[in-house]
Amino acid sequence: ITELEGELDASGLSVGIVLSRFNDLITGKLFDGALDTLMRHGASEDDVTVARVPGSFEIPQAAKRMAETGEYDAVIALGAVIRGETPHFEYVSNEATKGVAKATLDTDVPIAFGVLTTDTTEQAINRAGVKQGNKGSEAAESAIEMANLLSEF
Ligand SMILES: O=c1[nH]c(NC[C@H](O)[C@H](O)[C@H](O)CO)c([N+](=O)[O-])c(=O)[nH]1
Repeated sequence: ITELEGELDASGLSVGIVLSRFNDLITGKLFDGALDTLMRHGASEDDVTVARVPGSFEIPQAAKRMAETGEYDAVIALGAVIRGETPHFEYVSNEATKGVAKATLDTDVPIAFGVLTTDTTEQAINRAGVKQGNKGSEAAESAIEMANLLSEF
């Protein structure tokens, strides 16, 4: 059996990060987690580019543009959509989710989904820190693995 699996080695990878500003107390921590994970796996800060967007609704367009440049081995989408404060929670979270998935397939560049969709701020905080893990860190690991897997096909 031939087994293909992406290594968790980020050395030499060029990575784009799309960082949503809405709920930036949360998304800032997602960013810290993602960057820490990229560095721990050997990425160089010189090979990381961050594009800031107003909110999660804008993530897909920026992520697609980044991926389309052909300059990145992977893109990481970071955002926080919290139902408690979002009258149109479904629309923002659904569009961000569908948009990132479509951009990944359209561009054939891995775009890791690090957009928190939670009912409460507390849940978001717990997923952006150390308690229940950091969604930004998890997204970074996925980005590294997928970038390396795709280069094996
Ligand atoms: O990223 C978020 N954007 C949110 N709205 C802004 C949206 O992403 C767009 O930036 C805005 O609609 C302008 O296009 C949120 N809420 O509405 O609460 C939210 O919780 N999270």
